[in-house]
Amino acid sequence: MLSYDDAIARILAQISPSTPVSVPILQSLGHTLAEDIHTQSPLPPFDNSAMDGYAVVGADAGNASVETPVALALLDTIAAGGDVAVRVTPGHAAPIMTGAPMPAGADTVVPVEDTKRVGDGVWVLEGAAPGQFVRKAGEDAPAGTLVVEKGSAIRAAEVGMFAAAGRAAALVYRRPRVGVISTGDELAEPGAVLGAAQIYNSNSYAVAAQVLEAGAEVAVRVHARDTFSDLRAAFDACADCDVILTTGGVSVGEFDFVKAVVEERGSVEFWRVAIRPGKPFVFGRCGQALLFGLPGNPVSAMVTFELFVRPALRQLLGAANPMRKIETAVLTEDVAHETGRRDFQRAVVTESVDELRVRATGRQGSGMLRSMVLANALMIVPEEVAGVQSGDTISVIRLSS
Ligand SMILES: Nc1nc2c(c(=O)[nH]1)N[C@H]1C(S)=C(S)[C@@H](COP(=O)(O)OP(=O)(O)OC[C@H]3O[C@@H](n4cnc5c(N)ncnc54)[C@H](O)[C@@H]3O)O[C@H]1N2
Ligand code: MOO
Repeated sequence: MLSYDDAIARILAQISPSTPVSVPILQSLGHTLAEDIHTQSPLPPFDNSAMDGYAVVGADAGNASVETPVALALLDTIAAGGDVAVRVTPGHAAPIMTGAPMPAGADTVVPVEDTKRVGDGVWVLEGAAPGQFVRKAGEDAPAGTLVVEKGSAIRAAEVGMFAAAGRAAALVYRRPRVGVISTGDELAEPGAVLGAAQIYNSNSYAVAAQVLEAGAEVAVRVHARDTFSDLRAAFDACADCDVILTTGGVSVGEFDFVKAVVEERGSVEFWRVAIRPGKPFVFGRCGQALLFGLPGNPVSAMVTFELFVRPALRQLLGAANPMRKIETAVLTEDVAHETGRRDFQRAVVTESVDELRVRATGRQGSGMLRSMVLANALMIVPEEVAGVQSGDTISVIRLSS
């Protein structure tokens, strides 16, 4: 059976980032940048005051003190965004607000707190270092600086920098359009009354939520009964999708039709991976779309999404490293393991002063969705290991986005 490492390598080898699109900068949040962003003008664009105070000639105020105040004559006030026609000469001070352009002749700002208004002039009561409280043009970034690099993850700071650089839109990798097909005659929609032998369709929602968490778009979400015709119709509904996810119908049951329909529409590239949960996972192609057939057990569906689909979506989204970080944690209990498959147990990781600690969430049945709700990580028990003991270190993948 294919190993996890070989399976994910085969998937990622086929995926390159999706076509870049231009979006208004606020919508770029959470995307990967598909171009370099340079400043057009210096940042800030002009010398300006860092304080509310007085713009002066530095040499005037250097020796001021409470005992020997320096009296200066007042000029017009300069507001942020205001007039720049004022010219400061020795013996004069222009009231200036934070962010206002430095007037010609002045090179220093004395903060209001270090002054006192006396008559129609101002006294400087504190020695000012020449050049103090002036923010120089380009001190954040000169014109032409590469301020956000292609491939960067766009956070709030990057959105702010696009705006500061004067950009209203930015090129990002397009969100993949994902179709989610749940299968099974036993499924009822949440909100409906359950019939005999029915359960609520949780996979459709859990997996769609994982798609959104990964930064992709849920373009279609449909349910198919366990018939060829219903499943074909569901695939038809996903004709425009970049990625199709199915849940259920990939095992060896008499109504497991997913692989057959995929073969009809494209090809199955592999079926079954040596992992637990999620062994019957399918990867294939349907026309232009990548096809991921997730096993129906709710935990298997979510774990195989995490292991195969999330990295694929992150790679389509242009992420530099589509895989989550693997960390090491110290086990706080013994964990049994049957050799042969790599086990991804639902786990709780806690941070202690100098290490991470980990324990399983409890019972690990692949139908037990609570094991996912309780988990903040997956812990990886290697194929060949018969069991791990309290105190051993083990690899973990933390699941928070
Ligand atoms: N003889 C064998 N039987 C099974 C094997 C096997 O190797 N030999 N593998 C088991 C494993 S492991 C898994 S995982 C499942 C995968 O089966 P399918 O992908 O075909 O899924 P279904 O049979 O359709 O459903 C399995 C299980 O999950 C429930 N389910 C399905 N869809 C949903 C949904 N949308 N929301 C909530 N729950 C769902 C379904 O009711 C079943 O209980 O096969 C094992 N069998
Ligand atoms: O994929 Mo099954 O996950 O081992 O229940």
